[in-house]
Amino acid sequence: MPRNNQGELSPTLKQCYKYLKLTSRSFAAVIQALDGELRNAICIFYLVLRALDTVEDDMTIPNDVKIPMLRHFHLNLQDTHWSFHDSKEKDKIVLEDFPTVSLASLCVCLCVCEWSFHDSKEKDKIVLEDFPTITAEFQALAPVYQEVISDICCKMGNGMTVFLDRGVGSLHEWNEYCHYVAGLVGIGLSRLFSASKLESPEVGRDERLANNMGLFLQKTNIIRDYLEDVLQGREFWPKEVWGKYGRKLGDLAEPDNRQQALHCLNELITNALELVPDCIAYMTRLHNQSVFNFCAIPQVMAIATLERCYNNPAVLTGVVKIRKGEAVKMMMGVSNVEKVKAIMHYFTSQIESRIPKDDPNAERTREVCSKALACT
Ligand SMILES: CC(C)(C)CN1C(=O)[C@@H](CC(=O)N[C@@H](CC(=O)O)C(=O)O)O[C@H](c2cccc3ccccc23)c2cc(Cl)ccc21
Repeated sequence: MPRNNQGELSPTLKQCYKYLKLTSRSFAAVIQALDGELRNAICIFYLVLRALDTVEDDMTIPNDVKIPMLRHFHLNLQDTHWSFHDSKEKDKIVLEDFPTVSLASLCVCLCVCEWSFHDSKEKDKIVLEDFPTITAEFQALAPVYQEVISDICCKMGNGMTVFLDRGVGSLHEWNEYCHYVAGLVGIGLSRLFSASKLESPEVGRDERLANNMGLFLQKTNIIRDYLEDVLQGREFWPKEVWGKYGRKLGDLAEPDNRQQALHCLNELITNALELVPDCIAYMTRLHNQSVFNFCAIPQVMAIATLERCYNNPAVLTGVVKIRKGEAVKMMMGVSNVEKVKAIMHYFTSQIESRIPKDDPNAERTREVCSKALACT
């Protein structure tokens, strides 16, 4: 942590935490509470991932530009000048202030590509000047953290290009897409946890559990954001499932198709609930309190979201969000794995108690709920 002798954060690091608060609302505090070297490593990892996600989400970037951007994104971490100023997305700030993330110590491999984007229509002069802030801090991290973050960005960027212009087909493809955008995050985080010595080497080695931690969060996001994504012309619900309930994904938003839509929704939630045992197994291995909180809070938010969405028509007509008060209550109550199990148990039981008699997947959902309950 680059500090001057008054123990102050360096200006570039201060700015990174400002961007963290800008881009992740309630989660920034959880990252700032991380112990030791993990705090900065995960702050930077989070910002770099936000920048990458902003490129993927930006529908104003044509694919012939976006594909190389995604594939080469990890190289920007060694390029002290890279910047992109043509994003219209709300999180554009981390893209435009990207050099702050990756400037401070030129990476070992000197493949510095002078790749930068300046065809900016934006007048964000301030952000342009300040861009090296984000770039800087990545290279101030210990090489082991840089290698993890760079490796994950490389794999994620390449994976994103696979799904750029098409929806998700089979359930296998759903798992593949979620692996690229969230499973890899879990794998990278787990390697950072072990590298910091705050968690055992096993945590960083077990990619299956780490991957499924990410899949649980991402599948929950995709299930919850049905309408928002459909309205933006994005299809993340797997066709292998929704194809049984409608001709087009958007048809499920029609009131006449309400019953079919709910059966589809319930089937996807059942698929996500299959991951609960692995998520609990992963969290059971954690020993550092700040790492445990960091991992447990998104998980309990996700199970609460799945319960809120189960058999709920509001998913098809609006966005279902956990109220802030409920979220804060849950965030306070996840200090150990027994409490997390209790929360998982509560919400899974709530779902099990509401399985509609005529739901085509009722039997499967009961099975998955009882398997999850057996671990809680
Ligand atoms: C897509 C995603 C689920 C990976 C996003 N993702 C998360 O959702 C954040 C939570 C978050 O950002 N919440 C925001 C949501 C929002 O902004 O609306 C909030 O303000 O509450 O948590 C995850 C995250 C945290 C802890 C362990 C994880 C293991 C595997 C995968 C992801 C893990 C995350 C960790 C990192 Cl380092 C980067 C991104 C994420």
